[in-house]
Amino acid sequence: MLWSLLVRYLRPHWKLLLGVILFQLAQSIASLFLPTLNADIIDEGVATGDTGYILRVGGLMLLITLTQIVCAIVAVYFGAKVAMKVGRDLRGAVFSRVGEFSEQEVTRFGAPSLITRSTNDVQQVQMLVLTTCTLLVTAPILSIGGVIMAIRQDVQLSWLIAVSVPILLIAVGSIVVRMVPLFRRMQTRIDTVNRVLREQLTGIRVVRAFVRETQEIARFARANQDVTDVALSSGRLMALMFPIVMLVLNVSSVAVIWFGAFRIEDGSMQVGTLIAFLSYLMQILMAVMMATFMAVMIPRAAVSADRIGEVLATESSVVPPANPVNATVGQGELELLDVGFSYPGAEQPVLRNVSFIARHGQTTAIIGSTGSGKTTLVNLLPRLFDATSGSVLVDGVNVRELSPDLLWGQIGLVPQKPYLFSGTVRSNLLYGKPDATEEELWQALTIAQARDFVTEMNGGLDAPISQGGTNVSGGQRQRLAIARALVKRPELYIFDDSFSALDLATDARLRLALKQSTDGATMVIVAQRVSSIMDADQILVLEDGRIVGRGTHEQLLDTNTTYQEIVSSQLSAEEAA
Ligand SMILES: Nc1ncnc2c1ncn2[C@@H]1O[C@H](COP(=O)(O)OP(=O)(O)OP(=O)(O)O)[C@@H](O)[C@H]1O
Repeated sequence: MLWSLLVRYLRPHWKLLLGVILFQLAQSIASLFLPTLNADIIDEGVATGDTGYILRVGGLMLLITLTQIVCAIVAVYFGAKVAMKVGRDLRGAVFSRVGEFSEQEVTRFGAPSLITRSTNDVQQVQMLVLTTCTLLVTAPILSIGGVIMAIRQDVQLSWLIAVSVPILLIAVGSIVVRMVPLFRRMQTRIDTVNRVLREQLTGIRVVRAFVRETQEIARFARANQDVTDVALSSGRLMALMFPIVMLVLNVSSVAVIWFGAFRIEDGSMQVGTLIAFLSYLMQILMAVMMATFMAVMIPRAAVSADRIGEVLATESSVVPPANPVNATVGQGELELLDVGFSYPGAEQPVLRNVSFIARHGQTTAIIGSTGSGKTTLVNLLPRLFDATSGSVLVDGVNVRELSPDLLWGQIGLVPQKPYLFSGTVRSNLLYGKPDATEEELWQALTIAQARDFVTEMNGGLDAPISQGGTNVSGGQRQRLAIARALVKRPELYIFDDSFSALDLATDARLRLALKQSTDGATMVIVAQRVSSIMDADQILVLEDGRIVGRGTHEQLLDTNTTYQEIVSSQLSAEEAA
């Protein structure tokens, strides 16, 4: 997965990558020349006292060093650019793929894991690209070129290379192999920390209300400790690496000087050659060490690439149509034909044989006890899930065949848990219709019975809203979410238990204003409270995922026992009559 991901995301930046390769090539070749020139200065210049030679070759060395520095800087700059661009593209790809997911896929991965995958995991791959770009050419050129140059200096001593390089490789390799499983564990444990943290932050009020701080602190401490443990284990292995590398490096230098000294003594080698050989051996070992560092990053990046690839390869279970219908009569009339639905992995279906028509210009209410399947039913309309059997039609067209933009554009959904985005009241209201006028916004707020409190808020329409809408009350949040749907002026309104946090008087005023202002639209209202739906044109009674009654309030009151039970549990006899 890592390889294919890198190929796919590096390809668009091939020009920069070519730049990295060329500048690194120049830099590495320059590095290879320096020890030879140094040897020449010692053997030809110092040994013979030729100052002119020393100055000439010294000047050349300076020039080469400057070239090397410039090339290295440019190569690193290009490399960093490539890495950042790959990171950006990967994050973008994960984000847009997640945007296509239905609720089902989001639940499968879990929001915290999706966040880790698009941040930490992408960063691991980005780091690998950065390191690879820095070492891609340098390491092989320095090691292979170093071997050639060292042999050119002295063949007799080259057995030292043949011994020290494999020793270094084996030592470092055996550490790297032990690190792979630790990295895999690390990513899942970071997921867990994110999950625990997120759960605790969102549920902070519940935690406090149930005096569970101590247990929650302990739960977080456990998750935190788990990450620390695995990071420490990999850190210990990393720490072992440096002394081993240094040991091999130092023992090799001593060996070169030891055996070189004998050869100098018997006159078969010059001092400069020995120093050059030593430099080349150091270059080779450093290159091997750099390559192994890169090797350390590969397993971690590979784990991360797998996790990113898994997201990218997951198709949404709600598939957009191949040949979408792009136009309908635009009335928002809704029809369900024998609809059934089961949650993935669930034994029992949540909805069974649900059929009804919600006509435009009319209000269709759905009532039922908790868990009867009301939210599941309304989630099928904007295709948050697809029905497992039967069909959902909007204006006579199956929602599976409708262009998603057209479908979503026609629907104004007020979810059971209204969500407001961080920004202002205005930015939230403009969410479905960015070009709405100020007058339209106030009109929507008036209908949603939110005008008064928005006027009183500091800043009015520009009053700040915090993430999730936590700085307004539950009832205010519901009304702002209703206003947001109203600004959009859709053909089909879906209110999923949207009046539950309102007091009875506000609820009644809101429904009256809605009725007067949404003329011609199709209204689907899910409610637990009978008073919220008494005047609906059609009421559907849902029980265990089946429609067990349909009609007006009066008709159901006469004929339907389930409805009668709901009514009698909620309304006094006078209210119901
Ligand atoms: N994501 C899910 N995965 C599995 N089962 C689910 C999921 N969401 C809901 N259910 C189950 O489906 C059934 C119907 O849930 P649903 O939320 O549609 O009920 P509801 O009538 O809207 O209830 P309420 O009035 O309390 O909101 C419940 O038994 C619930 O346990």
